[in-house]
Amino acid sequence: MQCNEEPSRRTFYTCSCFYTDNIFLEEYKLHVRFTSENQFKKEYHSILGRLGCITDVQLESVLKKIKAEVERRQQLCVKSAERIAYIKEFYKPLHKQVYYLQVSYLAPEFLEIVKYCSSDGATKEGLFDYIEPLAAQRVYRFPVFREEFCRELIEELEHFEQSQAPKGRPNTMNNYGILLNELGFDEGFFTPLREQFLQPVTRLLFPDCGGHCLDSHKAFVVKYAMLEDLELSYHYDNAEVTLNVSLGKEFTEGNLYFGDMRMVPLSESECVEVEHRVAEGLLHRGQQMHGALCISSGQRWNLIVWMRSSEERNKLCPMCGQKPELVQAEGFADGFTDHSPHGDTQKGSCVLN
Ligand SMILES: O=C(O)CCC(=O)C(=O)O
Ligand SMILES: [Fe+2]
Repeated sequence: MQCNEEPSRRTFYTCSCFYTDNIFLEEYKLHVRFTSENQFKKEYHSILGRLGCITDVQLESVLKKIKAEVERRQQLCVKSAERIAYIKEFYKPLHKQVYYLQVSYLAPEFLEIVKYCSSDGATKEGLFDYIEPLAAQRVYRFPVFREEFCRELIEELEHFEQSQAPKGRPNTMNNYGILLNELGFDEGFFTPLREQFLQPVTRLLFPDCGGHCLDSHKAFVVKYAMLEDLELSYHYDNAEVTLNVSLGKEFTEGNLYFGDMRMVPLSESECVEVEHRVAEGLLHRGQQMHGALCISSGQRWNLIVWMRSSEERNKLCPMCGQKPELVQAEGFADGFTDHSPHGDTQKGSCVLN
């Protein structure tokens, strides 16, 4: 099975829908697809009108933003590689040790959970003695880190934020978060966290959505503060299973809310609110729609790990719902792998010349 292959020797891909789908229009809180101006006008004319985009000037401004976003995505690989090279050469970490996962960073309760999940005969029902299931949506809460580690990680990221180094932001909905692979966290921290500690748990909780075989991830932090981003719109993740850990600092409100699986509009979903507790994690399906409510004071930092199962997503891309059309990209890319007879030889590059 793919999962047993040596991950560092595997090539991961992105689906070509990354360059056309799920483009977020902040002003209208709308995700759109853009393949051509004609397609876009035909598909979104009436909905945009209802949302207040009425004049030609407004439409022109929307089109301009979409084109800039497509351009940004096309340049992403190259820009990310440039940032990684700069950070590696010039950035001096404040806390070098946080880049390497230590068992002492993990909450004793989490270690108990992992021990139970790794034992012979462990079952999902048995796991509920250790984990708090929240709501019908299969959202689970449990302690992940010790608070001291959360503090050090935030200090490290603040230090990075204040440095001259270029920063990669996780996505267009979050302008103040940081992409952690670019700082070099993957190999020493997130890969062992996923493989040795999270996968035994997801194997029991999410066997139907790749939980037994999460072979790559995208890890980042999101940050909310009073004069910065306050909330996050309703969305689903480009992940099979997501871990969301509250790192601090002090904040009020800013609960996470969960609705249905993708494709059911918010107005027809019954949402459940879940509060963040520092050092605790929420584990949920990536395709479960969710959003974050406004904080009302302080700063909220969360660590997000989007975990991917190539076995699952190679069948259908979770973002476009189609058989993925593979495009080569850097690192774990978007977690697709190639099992066609031609292997890696026929893929386009992420760099458009
Ligand atoms: O702010 C949060 O807690 C949620 C973040 C999130 O859902 C995401 O970044 O995908
Ligand atoms: Fe999310």
